[in-house]
Amino acid sequence: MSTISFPTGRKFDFTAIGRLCIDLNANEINRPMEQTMTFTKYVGGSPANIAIGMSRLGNKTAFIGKIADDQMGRFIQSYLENEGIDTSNVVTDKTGAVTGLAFTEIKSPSECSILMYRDNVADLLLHPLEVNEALIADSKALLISGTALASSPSREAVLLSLDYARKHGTTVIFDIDYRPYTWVSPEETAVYYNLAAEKSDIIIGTREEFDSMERFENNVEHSDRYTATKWFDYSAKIVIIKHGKGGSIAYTPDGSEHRAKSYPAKVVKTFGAGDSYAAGFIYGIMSGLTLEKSMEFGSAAACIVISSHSCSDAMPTVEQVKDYIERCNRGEITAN
Ligand SMILES: Nc1ncnc2c1ncn2[C@@H]1O[C@H](COP(=O)(O)OP(=O)(O)OP(=O)(O)O)[C@@H](O)[C@H]1O
Ligand SMILES: O=C(O)C[C@@H](O)[C@H](O)C(=O)CO
Repeated sequence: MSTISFPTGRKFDFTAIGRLCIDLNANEINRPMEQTMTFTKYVGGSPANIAIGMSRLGNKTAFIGKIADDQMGRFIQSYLENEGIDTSNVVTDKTGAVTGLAFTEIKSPSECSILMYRDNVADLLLHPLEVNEALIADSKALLISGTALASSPSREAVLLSLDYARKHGTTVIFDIDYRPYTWVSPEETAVYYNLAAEKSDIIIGTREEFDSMERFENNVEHSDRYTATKWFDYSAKIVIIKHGKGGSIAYTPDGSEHRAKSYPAKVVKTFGAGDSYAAGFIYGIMSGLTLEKSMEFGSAAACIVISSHSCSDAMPTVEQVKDYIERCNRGEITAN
């Protein structure tokens, strides 16, 4: 049995709030950015990727965000709509702000980095008055993405969306999504991450991301159990700590821990792993799978994305994830 329940009788299974951006992924892989000449354009931004993943997995999905009033903004909006995602709460900026760009460098399957262009981006201008309370009230789950807390007014918009979610019994999922360059200082990051985590039912992050929340704690050994236990005194029912290829661990308030190994993958690039893992995991628990099975599902979804060129466009369907797990179980897939 899963340890969490979701409200029923809602129009949307899943709504995400946060950034909608563009990924420009290097076509010439296994070389540094200095020698990379061409890129392929995809919709990007961690919460956008997760929403696309959830929609591909058959969930009725909506998005709350702000796009630039330009060709890139319109590309994002029409991509989401073609994916069946409700964009009624995707607002168009009128101040001349731009679309955030992420240029990816794929030096080798394990050496990937992202060069972000995020000055005056539209996504961080989402205003609290633009958040539709009725949409959150009509969603089973709300995913908030940590980067949207990095500056005002997006920060207040996300904090207000958390209040709406709690008021209407919408399950809150917090993906820490730590991108240091978006923040003024590590102390500011820790303060706002803690504020959001206090109000979240499910918290997902890597060990390093939880470390960024623990600036004022004394977790010298970087203990996952120490990290998780704190949140059970607030609202958390599941805390997941991801360890890349080393798999992931879910902690629950009854003191138990649930471990998932990663599956083998022919890795093209590692970014997108966390977003596809989140979509697969959330699909699993919302469909009534056990925690272990949900984590396995997330791990396999992650392998499909890291074996592909894009993040958003490679998000798998349920059949593709099940097929991947079966092929792994038959020993047909090996790591590179
Ligand atoms: N090299 C890999 N091989 C197989 N599975 C992987 C690999 N890297 C990540 N995964 C899977 O993806 C999950 C999430 O990965 P990770 O812990 O790297 O998250 P993340 O840092 O948020 O990802 P991202 O790189 O997208 O920011 C892992 O728990 C694991 O199941
Ligand atoms: O999250 C971003 O802004 C960039 C992503 O779309 C990128 O592809 C990535 O890092 C996925 O985690």
